[in-house]
Amino acid sequence: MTAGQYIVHIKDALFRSSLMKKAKPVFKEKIKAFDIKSGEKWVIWGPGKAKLMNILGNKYLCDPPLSLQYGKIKGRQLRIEQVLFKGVVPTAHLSARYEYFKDDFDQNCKKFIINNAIGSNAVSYDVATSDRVVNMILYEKLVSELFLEDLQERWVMGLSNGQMRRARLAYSLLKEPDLLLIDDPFLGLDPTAASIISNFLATYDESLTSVVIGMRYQDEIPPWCTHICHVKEEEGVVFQGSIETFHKEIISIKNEVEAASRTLKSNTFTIEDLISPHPWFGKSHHEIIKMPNCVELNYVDVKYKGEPVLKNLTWKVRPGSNWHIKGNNGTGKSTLLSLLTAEHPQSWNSKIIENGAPRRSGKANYFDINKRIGMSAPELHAILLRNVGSKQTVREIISSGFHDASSNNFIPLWDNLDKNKRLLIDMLLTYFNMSTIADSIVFGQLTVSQQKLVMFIRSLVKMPEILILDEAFSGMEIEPMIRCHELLEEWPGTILAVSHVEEETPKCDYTLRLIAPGQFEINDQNNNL
Ligand SMILES: Nc1ncnc2c1ncn2[C@@H]1O[C@H](COP(=O)(O)OP(=O)(O)OP(=O)(O)O)[C@@H](O)[C@H]1O
Repeated sequence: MTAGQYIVHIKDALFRSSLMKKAKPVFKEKIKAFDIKSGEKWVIWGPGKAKLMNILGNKYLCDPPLSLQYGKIKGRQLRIEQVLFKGVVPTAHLSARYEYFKDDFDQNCKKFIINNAIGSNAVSYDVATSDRVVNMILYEKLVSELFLEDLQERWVMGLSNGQMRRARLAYSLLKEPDLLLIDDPFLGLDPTAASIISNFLATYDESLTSVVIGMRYQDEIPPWCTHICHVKEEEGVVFQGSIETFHKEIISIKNEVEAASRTLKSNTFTIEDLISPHPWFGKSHHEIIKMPNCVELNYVDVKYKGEPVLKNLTWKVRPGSNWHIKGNNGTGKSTLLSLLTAEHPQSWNSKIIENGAPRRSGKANYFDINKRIGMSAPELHAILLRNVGSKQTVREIISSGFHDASSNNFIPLWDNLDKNKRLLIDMLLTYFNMSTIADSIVFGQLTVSQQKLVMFIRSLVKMPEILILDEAFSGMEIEPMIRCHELLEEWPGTILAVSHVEEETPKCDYTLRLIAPGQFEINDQNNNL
């Protein structure tokens, strides 16, 4: 490919998701002109980014028919690769990730990368049975630059979120695409892993691959991006061109959006209205202080095949306290939370003390443990998308949060909810501006930001004592995120929030930082411990 050759060319195009005459266009307005040339690095910026990424990935029909064209490379069709990060491998249930014995469907990380690189993602076949050739020199380069060398033999189901993202990127690049599309490339990555991927994309120039990334207003645009396209949800493309040209506009939009989201107030309900059903709402500090610790870990160890992940972990969680749990990808944050939700096989351990009583099999059970817990997590997101993403509406997904004993139960519940529970859901839908789409859109059709918001609402409807928010705000647009954070500031229950990015972290008084097995730090901003 030669530099400067166009690879995507859009002219006066309207896009639709179906051939039906009545099908609403993806954007109200036509895209007048939009070109990507080989070797360029674009950021698609704003709430319409996912739609434009899908347009570039040829997911919609264009009208008139030739208004979207792709360039040819050395006489062959252009290779487009859209990297979709769907969390960890979706499993049938949350605990499957942590199980020791793996079934026939699981595979190691190396096989996962190679098998996915050679063909259809829908059919999983072994590399040896296909005549497609894998560029093993590129494979070695990718695993080395994406720090996957030590993970090649690891069962893919056991990969942490950040590790999985790097593995997915590796198999997409192994397909040697001419156009690489990645929405939210740094979502769920710790700062080190994010800079590894950012540096990698900055210098990645295999056959002049054009890189297009999707970013939200609040994200920092990587300095290596050469071009920007600002896209709104309904209107579509607002401006596009070199970043230098639009430098001023970018700064002023960022400031405007930030200021507008901070002054936004709900016109109907107050946060108090929404959280008043919580059993600890209105309780005085004096009463709360007398309650036993929600959770206590007493020198807890977790090992995988002899390799420690958590070692001698001691931690006391007071009722109503709010914790930021941090640590690099793979340091054991999800493992720790899975101990609390009893999804982990090593959860039946008297070193875990709940409400003053040691947890032992026979005494404690999974359902009682989960009655106290509401959760939003990448693993749950992947399972939701796979199991009910194309079937259940926003309202149905939120309603299933009322299942008492597990976050992993998606059986429809709305029809069986009493008046008060229905009213609470209606109030939350109004508060978070989701009423108009509550019954008309299924979960899988929502943007990632909306899906995260639905999962957040779902996690709190049953008013749990402990709210687990694992990466709950990564991928969320700034306005809904600020609303969620405002609500959390008044939330009476205990909050355990995992996040890699400061802006995405709700206000927390305490921090638990996992560093390495046996190494961790506990900080208390207000010296309350
Ligand atoms: N079943 C398993 N078998 C082997 N190793 C596993 C298994 N499950 C998890 N691991 C490993 O344990 C470590 C901790 O994983 P965990 O998902 O808890 O990390 P994390 O801190 O949540 O990471 P991230 O920030 O990427 O989500 C990782 O190195 C992971 O690969």
